Amino acid sequence: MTFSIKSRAEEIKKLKTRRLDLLVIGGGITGAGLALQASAAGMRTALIDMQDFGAGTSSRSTRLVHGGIRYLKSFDVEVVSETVQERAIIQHVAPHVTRPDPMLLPIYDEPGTTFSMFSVKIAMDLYDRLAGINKSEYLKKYANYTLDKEQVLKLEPQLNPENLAGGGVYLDYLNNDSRLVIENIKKAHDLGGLMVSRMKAVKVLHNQFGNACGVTVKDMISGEEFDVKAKIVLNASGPWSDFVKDLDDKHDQRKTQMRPTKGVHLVVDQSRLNVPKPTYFGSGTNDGRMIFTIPRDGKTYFGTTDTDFKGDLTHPKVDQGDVDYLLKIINKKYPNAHITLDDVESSWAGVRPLVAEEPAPVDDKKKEEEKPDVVSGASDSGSHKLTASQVSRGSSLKRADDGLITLAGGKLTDYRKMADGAMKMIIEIMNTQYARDFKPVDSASIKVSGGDFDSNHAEEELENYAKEAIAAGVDPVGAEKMANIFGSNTEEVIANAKDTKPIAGLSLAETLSLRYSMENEMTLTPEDYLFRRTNNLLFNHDEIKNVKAGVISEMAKYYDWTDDQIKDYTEKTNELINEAELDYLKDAAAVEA
Ligand SMILES: Cc1cc2nc3c(=O)[nH]c(=O)nc-3n(C[C@H](O)[C@H](O)[C@H](O)COP(=O)(O)OP(=O)(O)OC[C@H]3O[C@@H](n4cnc5c(N)ncnc54)[C@H](O)[C@@H]3O)c2cc1C
Ligand SMILES: O=P(O)(O)OC[C@H](O)CO
Repeated sequence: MTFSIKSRAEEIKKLKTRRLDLLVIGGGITGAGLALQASAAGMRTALIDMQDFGAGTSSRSTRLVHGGIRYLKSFDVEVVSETVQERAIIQHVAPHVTRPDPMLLPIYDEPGTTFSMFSVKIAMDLYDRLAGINKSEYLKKYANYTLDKEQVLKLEPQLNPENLAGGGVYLDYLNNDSRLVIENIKKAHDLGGLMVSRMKAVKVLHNQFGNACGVTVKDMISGEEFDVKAKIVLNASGPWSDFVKDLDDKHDQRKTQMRPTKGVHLVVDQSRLNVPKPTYFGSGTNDGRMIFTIPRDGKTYFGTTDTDFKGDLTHPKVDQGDVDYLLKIINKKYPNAHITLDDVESSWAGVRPLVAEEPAPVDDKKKEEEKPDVVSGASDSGSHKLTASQVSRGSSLKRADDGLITLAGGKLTDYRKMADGAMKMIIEIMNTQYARDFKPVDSASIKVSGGDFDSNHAEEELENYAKEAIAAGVDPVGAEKMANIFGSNTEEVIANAKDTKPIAGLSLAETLSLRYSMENEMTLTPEDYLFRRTNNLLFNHDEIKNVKAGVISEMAKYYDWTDDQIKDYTEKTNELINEAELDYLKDAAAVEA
């Protein structure tokens, strides 16, 4: 069963005719995880996203599945206890996407430090206890431990020794956020869910009793508008949640709940900064922030900032204030690195869907469209009592009087728990108001697409998939990347390897991956492929200019693009790459110099 532009037309027909049980607005990790559970429960489910799946915050995170150890400082134990237990479950359902990788936490005696050597041990022990580390045969080898100053510097000699008190090492997990989204979407689709990208909700519909009974949608490809009927409409639009609620004319538009904050990450080559393991330390700027430096595919990325954001949610950008903030911290913590803006090869910016602790003053949202985003890297609380970093990362599930449900906030790591909570509410409604007999599903036992292998032996299993790809003629480096992206789907990716001639400018591995992705992952544009289905844009700067040409030419053939479309997509892809490289800041700096 294909999941491509061909099947999209078919799914749109069903959207128009089928009376759904559940319509989910938003195809980030929150919506995707819920759509998987609802489809698995046998509900007639559809999910729409006005962009590509995962194009919002869920492709712009720090790419961790983590418990949020820093939240223990503000006693947000509820968030930590949920997320820290979820890590191993997500690694189980998506073992090719989420991988255990112990984090080094250097402790500095500096103003505003989140942890001291005393409190970090308490925090790590609580973190491990909440996660049940010592009870699990597979996990107990990752039990936390502390290091003295010499041991930290032995492990990581580049760190600044000044005021370094020691450190801790504790388990967290690396993740590929947009890959986690698309594997949930594909699984929901396999289970019968209608998954349609580039489909925007534009109005919430009501029946004669004033209850939400569907939405008017706009196909962002054809421009067509039509109604989609559903017993339950659920808003999982992340930072857009207040805007989607405004599509419901029964909603009091003055009631806002979201406090979007921007976070950015910068990427440099490992030749400029080569960290041996994921590292997490206080910013040292007395702002309550902590910064990650993470090795990935021959690169090092670091972040993140946390500033109130009032710009275009669809296109958050890195600004000079963000760069200055992060480089100041990185160059202080790694005094011999001397990282400059010119070393930045790639970057990304995302907007947290934080639920404001206290409702923003009524007129704030209306001004939202006008105000430029706050230019600074540190938390900027603006009109709020709490700084952005102090706001809880907890989630919110609310049902309005007309029945519209909004599931907002949270973190990517607790997407499954958030979906569990929403499913309880949905099942209660369906079984009492529509005399159905739905039951909750145990999504901890439902593998996402590509995850059909033993998660306790993930590394060996992925090596075997890579070996199969090599046997099919794929180069070893490409085979390893392919296995780490597609997991158990690698077998499908290489099915026609022997009869495939590589596309000009692409390796056999990229040729096979691109074709599989267009046919099975609703990959419609070069950005979908280069930024979200693969890590090319972020961690493959050296090759991206060759890969881009091959991707565009193959897509032009597959989608029968006109010359104008080819020109348009080429321009958009170049803009995407140039923006990720921060050329607009580099050019401005060159003018000033
Ligand atoms: C800088 C940063 C770092 C982070 N790091 C981590 C981390 O390492 N680990 C972690 O667990 N969490 C992390 N988070 C948090 C995590 O990324 C988010 O909580 C999560 O991705 C939110 O997912 P979502 O599906 O709720 O929202 P989104 O991913 O934003 O999805 C909402 C979707 O709704 C769609 N939409 C909006 N309006 C409409 C409409 N009218 N019609 C149709 N579709 C619509 C949008 O296109 C979008 O795709 C981080 C966040 C940021 C910003
Ligand atoms: O800054 P936080 O706490 O919202 O977390 C974002 C991190 O970079 C990873 O979750």
